[in-house]
Amino acid sequence: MNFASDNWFGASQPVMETLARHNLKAAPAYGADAVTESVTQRFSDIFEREVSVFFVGTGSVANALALAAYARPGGAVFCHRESHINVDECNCPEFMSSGSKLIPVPGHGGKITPAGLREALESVPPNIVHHGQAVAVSITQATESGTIYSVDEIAKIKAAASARSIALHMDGARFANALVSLNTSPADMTWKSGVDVLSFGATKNGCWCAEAVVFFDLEAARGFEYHRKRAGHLFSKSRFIAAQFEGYLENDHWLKNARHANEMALLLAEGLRAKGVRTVWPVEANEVFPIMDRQRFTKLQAAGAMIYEWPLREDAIQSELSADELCIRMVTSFATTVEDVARFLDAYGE
Ligand SMILES: Cc1ncc(COP(=O)(O)O)c(C=O)c1O
Ligand SMILES: C[C@@H](O)[C@H](N)C(=O)O
Repeated sequence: MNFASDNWFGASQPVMETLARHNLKAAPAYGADAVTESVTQRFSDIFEREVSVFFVGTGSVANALALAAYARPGGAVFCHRESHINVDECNCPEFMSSGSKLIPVPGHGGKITPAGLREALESVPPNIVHHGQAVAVSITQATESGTIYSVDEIAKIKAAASARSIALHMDGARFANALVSLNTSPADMTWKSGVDVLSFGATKNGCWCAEAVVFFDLEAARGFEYHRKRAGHLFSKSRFIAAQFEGYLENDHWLKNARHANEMALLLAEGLRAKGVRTVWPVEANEVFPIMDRQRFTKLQAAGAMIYEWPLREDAIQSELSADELCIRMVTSFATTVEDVARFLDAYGE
C-alpha cells in the first residue's frame, strides 16, 4: 500500500532493459554518443518541430536551469504559491539564476490564473530599476495538487505573459500524466500553447534518473550547455540518461505508464468516495488528496499504508476542516496495482 510518492518506485522493465543493452559497449562520453543524438531527434519527432534538449539528473535542476536561461539582473519569476520551485527546491531556482526572485501567485488547486498573473506582475512594473524586471512565469503540469491546466488555460497564461514579454516555463515533472489526461498532443500542450521551455520529467513515471530541459525557444537555448556544465549536470556517461529515455519513449511506453498511474488514482478516488470520503481537489492525474480524521490516518499507517499528511495552505479549504481532520497526499504510479488499491480501501474500512 505504497502511496507515498511516485519517486519511491523503481524504473520500469523496458527502461532497465535498454539501460542494460547500452551498457554492453563503450561509447563517447559527455553526450557525444549516438544514443544521445538519436534520442534528441526523438524529442523533435515527439514535439513535431526542432527542439533543443539537454539531459539533467533531477527535476529541481531542470526547473532551476530552465529559469536560469532567462535570468537577468533583478529578475522576477512568477509561480504558484505552492509550486515545487517555490516550496520544495531549497532556493535552487534562485541560486542557479544568480538571484532571481520567485514571486508567488495565489490560485485554487495549484493553478495560477491569467488575472492572478497580471495582478502579480503589477508588483514588478516595467522600466523602474528599483523593482527589478519580470523575466518568466512557471506553471506545473500536472500541478502539485494533482490538477492540470487545459490547453486553453495555458494559452491564456501565455497571453498574459506575452503582454510583459516574459517567458513561459512548464515544470513537467509529471508531464505524461497530464498529457494522457488531456488526451492531447505534446505539441498542443506545450509550444503550440506558448510554452517556451519545458522540464520534461521521466523519473517519476518509470525511469531511474532521467530529466530533460526541452527548449522550444531555440534562441534561449544558445549557451545553455554552460549553465548545465557549471551546475555539474553534464554527465560523463550521459548515454545512460539517453538510454533511459530511449526505453521510456519507445512503443509509447511512457504514455502507457502514465495512463495506468492515472487509472489507479481514479480507482482509489472512486473507492474512497463510495465510503463518503471527499478529496480536496479533483483527481486529474496521479495524485489523490483525501480528507480523513486523524484516528483513521493513524490506523492506516499502522496497517502499513505509506501515506503522509499534506500541509494545506489554501485558507478557504483549511478553514473547512474540523479540528480532527487532515489532508492526506496519495500518489499512484506505473507500478501501483489494483490489489494495492483494494488492500488500502479494505484497510480503510467503512
Ligand atoms: C511537481 C514537481 N516538480 C519538480 C520536482 C523535482 O524533482 P526532483 O525531486 O527530481 O528534483 C518534483 C519532485 O517530485 C515535483 O513533484
Ligand atoms: C513532495 C515533493 O518534493 C516530491 N517532489 C514528491 O512529489 O514527492
